[in-house]
Amino acid sequence: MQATVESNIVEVNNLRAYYITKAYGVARTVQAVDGISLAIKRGEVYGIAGESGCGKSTLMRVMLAAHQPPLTVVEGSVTYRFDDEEISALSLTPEELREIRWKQVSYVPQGSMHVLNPVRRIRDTFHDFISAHQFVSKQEALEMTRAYLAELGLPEKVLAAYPHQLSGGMRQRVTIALATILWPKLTFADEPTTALDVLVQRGVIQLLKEIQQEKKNTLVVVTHDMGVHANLADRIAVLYAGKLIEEADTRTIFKRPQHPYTQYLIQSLPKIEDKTERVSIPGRPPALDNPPSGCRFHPRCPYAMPICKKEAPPLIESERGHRVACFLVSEEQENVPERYREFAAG
Ligand SMILES: Nc1ncnc2c1ncn2[C@@H]1O[C@H](COP(=O)(O)OP(=O)(O)OP(=O)(O)O)[C@@H](O)[C@H]1O
Repeated sequence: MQATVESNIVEVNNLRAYYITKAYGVARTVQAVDGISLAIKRGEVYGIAGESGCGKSTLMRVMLAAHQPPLTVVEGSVTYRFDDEEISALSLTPEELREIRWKQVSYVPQGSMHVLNPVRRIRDTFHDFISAHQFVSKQEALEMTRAYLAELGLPEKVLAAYPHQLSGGMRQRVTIALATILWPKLTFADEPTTALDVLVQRGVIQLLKEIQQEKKNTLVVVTHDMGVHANLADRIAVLYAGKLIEEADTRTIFKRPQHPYTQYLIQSLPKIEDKTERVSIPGRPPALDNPPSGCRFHPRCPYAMPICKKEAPPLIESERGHRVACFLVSEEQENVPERYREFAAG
């Protein structure tokens, strides 16, 4: 799948993670991540895309080994490769997890208020955080924080503020600083710009980009916003209903998407100075306690063929570095609707 295993920092192999619940005697299984395999390369920005409810956050949670019941890993593995060390993330004890969390693997959660203590000043939050992982004096933690905020171009005055005194954008920047101050090799960011206005979003994207370029860490960005992926990601994985349906470098995803779902995601992006109406995707992702048969996208696909209702398409490498799960690509082309062939030809 990838050039060399050594170039990967995290590998996900045939991962199935389901929400298994029982309420009033009725068992329910939500197949939120269903047979996903992928490999993220050292030093890249890897985007995970798809509409709300497609399994992005669930996948991220398991990749972080931060899943808890009712979310259950029923199959598969997540492997971190740090330097020469190979770590099976899903077999770590809570102590081992605490050892690598933030120092090696960190995350920027959805909504910065979750990590910033509302009754602590920012400098105290940084101190608590740093001293939980390193033996440092209060003064050393403060100096470290000051230097890092300056490096990131954040004003020193935020140190004395409480979280509610900062704007949403500044809070998000502070959260990103907190998640990266210990130089983790791998950082996950869940919808890092959602709920921020467009100008502020741009600043946050810029900050994530600068940190990644400076520290050469690996950044995994989870968002439904294809505009953010276009600006930030080196490669993109598109999820639909718990499955990985397309993966390629960002340019290829935008120039030559092969899956009709990816095409829809791109068409629904607003374009500067383009006044034509945006195409929104008809329908919505299915409930994952009873997903559609065959290809889970077939009820919404304008090109669906009889086989799509019966069989799940395999994920194939359609060209070097481009993976897609769609019978329109893997079937004999004479069986494929003319309209799709026209679309695929651009
Ligand atoms: N605690 C839970 N119990 C049962 N089902 C859940 C739970 N959390 C999420 N799900 C379901 O799992 C599926 C995947 O959800 P997930 O949050 O991973 O998607 P997502 O793509 O990250 O969307 P969003 O951006 O809205 O979080 C959805 O069908 C969702 O309804």
